Amino acid sequence: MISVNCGLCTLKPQIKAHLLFPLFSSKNKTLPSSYSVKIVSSMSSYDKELAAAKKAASLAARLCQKVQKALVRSDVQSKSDESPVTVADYGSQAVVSLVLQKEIPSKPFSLVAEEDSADIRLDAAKETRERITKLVCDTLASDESCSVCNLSQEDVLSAIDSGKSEGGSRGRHWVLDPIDGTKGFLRGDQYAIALALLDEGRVVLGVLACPNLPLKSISGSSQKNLHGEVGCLFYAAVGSGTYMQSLDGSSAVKVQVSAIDNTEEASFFESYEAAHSQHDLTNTIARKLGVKAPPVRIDSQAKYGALSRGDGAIYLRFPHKGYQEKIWDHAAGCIVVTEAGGVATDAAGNPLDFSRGRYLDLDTGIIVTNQKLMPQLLKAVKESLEEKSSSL
Ligand SMILES: Nc1ncnc2c1ncn2[C@@H]1O[C@H](COP(=O)(O)O)[C@@H](O)[C@H]1OP(=O)(O)O
Ligand SMILES: [Mg+2]
Ligand SMILES: [Mg+2]
Ligand SMILES: [Mg+2]
Repeated sequence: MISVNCGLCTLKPQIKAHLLFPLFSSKNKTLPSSYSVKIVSSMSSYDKELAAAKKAASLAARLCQKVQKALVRSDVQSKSDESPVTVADYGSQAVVSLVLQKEIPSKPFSLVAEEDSADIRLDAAKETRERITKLVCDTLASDESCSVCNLSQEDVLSAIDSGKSEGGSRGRHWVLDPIDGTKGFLRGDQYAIALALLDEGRVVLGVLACPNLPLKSISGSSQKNLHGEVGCLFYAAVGSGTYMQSLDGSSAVKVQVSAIDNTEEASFFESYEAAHSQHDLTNTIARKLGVKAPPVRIDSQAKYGALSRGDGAIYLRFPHKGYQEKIWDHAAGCIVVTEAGGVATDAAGNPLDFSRGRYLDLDTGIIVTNQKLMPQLLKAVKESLEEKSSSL
């Protein structure tokens, strides 16, 4: 079910309704007919931070889309772990850092983010530095409320490097993946800008900008045959539910995870990249559950967004041995799903703990589903892992 988040909570209901309903048809965005609508309040103590996070992620998405549409070879580099990084990853991180610092100037600023500027400070990266600085300035200038942009290269590099915080269980820390699913981004497929806020070790808000995700359900689709209007912004604050709106600014709708309680009807999401998750193991788990539909393989935390609105019922992620999960790969997605009524745990059923620094300390993998399916899913995961280890 979907309901309307108005942000006009101090007004009488009749006035709210009068102000809200015309918004449904703005820019031709209409709600799918199967969704029922009700007006809800979503005021929380993190309203200011949430507004800043939505603005930061939306502007970063604008930068990323511009790069993705006209990607050139020199936009892409390889990091020391062989994973790709692009001018859009750096530009997105700089934009988010600058917008958050401008919008919330009063609080100490701590950002735990994926990228740093070491490689682009090298002499050989002069053109890349110039390109990133221009992208950041043009993106900020495209927003009415930041009309002037006279940032130097050093301003942009320092904004990127403000993401070196270690996070932890004390105080507030922003957590950012400037492009989650860089391989999907390079293929022209799914990716996400994932931003969350930790307060005393707990994720209290999360925003997922998914520029290539269709506004309508992707249930039963594969990444290569997605259709319709794209560009979703998912957001959630603790205790206030999860909402989705289009990245070009339509009204928000409240979303909920699938209510399916029969595992045979459940479809599951997993990584598109076989190098990121063990597809043989997830197949075994799905077989044990009696899942009939083939896996939906898509890149990035767009999977958490799609799950939060019930496009599928399960997300399975089992990285290969030796891979350590980072908090920015799950913090935003986790609150987006849990506020929509879902559950995210490690493979042993423990809640994900984002308070221990830049990495997650996990038992084996990450599994996400609704409350009803979780006990059966945990059982199937346990049996599949035991079978796998006894066959080695
Ligand atoms: N070898 C790896 N195993 C698992 N995940 C990886 C690996 N390399 C990169 N990742 C990260 O996995 C996530 C994408 O997962 P998915 O397969 O679900 O799309 C990204 O956060 C990606 O980082 P990045 O943010 O650099 O793209
Ligand atoms: Mg990366
Ligand atoms: Mg990532
Ligand atoms: Mg990334």
